[in-house]
Amino acid sequence: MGWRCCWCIPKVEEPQANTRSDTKSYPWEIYSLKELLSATNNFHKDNKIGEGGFGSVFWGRTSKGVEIAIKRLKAISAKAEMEFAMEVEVLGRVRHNNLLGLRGFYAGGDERLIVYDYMPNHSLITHLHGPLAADVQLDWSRRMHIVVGSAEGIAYLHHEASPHIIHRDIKASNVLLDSEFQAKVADFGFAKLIPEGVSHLTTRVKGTLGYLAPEYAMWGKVSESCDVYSFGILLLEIVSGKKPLEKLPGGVKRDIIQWATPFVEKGSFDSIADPRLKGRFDRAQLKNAVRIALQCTDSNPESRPSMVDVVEWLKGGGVRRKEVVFAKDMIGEDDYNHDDDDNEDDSFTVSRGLGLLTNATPSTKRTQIGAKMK
Ligand SMILES: Nc1ncnc2c1ncn2[C@@H]1O[C@H](COP(=O)(O)OP(=O)(O)OP(=O)(O)O)[C@@H](O)[C@H]1O
Repeated sequence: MGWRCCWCIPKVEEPQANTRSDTKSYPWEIYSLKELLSATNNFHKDNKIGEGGFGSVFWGRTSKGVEIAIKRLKAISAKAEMEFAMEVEVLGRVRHNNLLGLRGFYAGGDERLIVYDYMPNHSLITHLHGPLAADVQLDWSRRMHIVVGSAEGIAYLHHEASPHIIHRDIKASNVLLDSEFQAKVADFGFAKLIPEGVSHLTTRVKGTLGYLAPEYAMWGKVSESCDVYSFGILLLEIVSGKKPLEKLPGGVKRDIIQWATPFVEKGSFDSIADPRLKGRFDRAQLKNAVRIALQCTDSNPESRPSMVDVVEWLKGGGVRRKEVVFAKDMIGEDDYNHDDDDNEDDSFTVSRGLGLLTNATPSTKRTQIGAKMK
């Protein structure tokens, strides 16, 4: 299956046979424009549910009564066409309970439309920092469920999809929540397919500030461990309710790792928990989650765990001990190398520093900064 635009001929392959991670099959189809116009009341403004870099997202109901979400490309450009093609290409290849289901697409004239399962509980960012934050619908167990689900979705992309897929834009607005608050990783417009045997690629930097791994932000070196880094930031964001980057009085930017590090050094993990939880969280799980987040955001990509490790640690409640060194010139503190060997593994250290460079940037807006960095 495919369509032709002025400069690219993306191929959308038939969905592959279900793998062991699949829970059900989501066959996709090519929709007619008529059906999608009718489903959305001609893309009526009342049907609009969101807006992103790609365009607007509309709620609709098909003639069979199924609720759908439709992403409508705002303007045709080479870049937008590439995102559209990538999204359809990647989502057409994968099926997993924690990845947003592709229902199909329409491409004709100036219209590019992608049809997804509708996610009634919106995106994670809406609950953490957006209009639903005050409702505190995300209690601790929902948060942990979302964390594990997102990790499983990413692990599937890295280890089970063929070829392997690097998402490159893991962040709170790209985790959607179904009616059961189950996480669905979405937005594959920036994804990269990794050929067998290739450990990393060098590429233009795409993604979102605050979530970018340092080696990727600085040198465009992309591998699965870039998603692991972004997941680490997301994990800390979920447990703490803090944004990945915050502006301090005076305009200085502080990233979430810089914020959490002093609490970890003091063993004061409770101070990291989202105050909106009002103390209702599992302390051991919190500690474990913070440790995993720190390992995921190690400045050395080689030292980061795989997403399979992360899933295992999240589920099993244990993270391996590791060595940590804080770069004093980056965080203005003496090197930290506290290792008291007391089995109560408060005493780990993390090699860090470059990550702070990545985040010393103005906003968490989605960006392409490759050109600027040359
Ligand atoms: N399948 C869906 N079901 C329900 N709401 C959705 C769905 N897909 C997207 N949305 C809503 O539309 C919003 C915009 O989504 P979109 O993926 O276009 O942009 P984004 O991820 O928020 O930002 P960016 O494109 O800059 O990364 C989302 O935040 C979400 O609230």
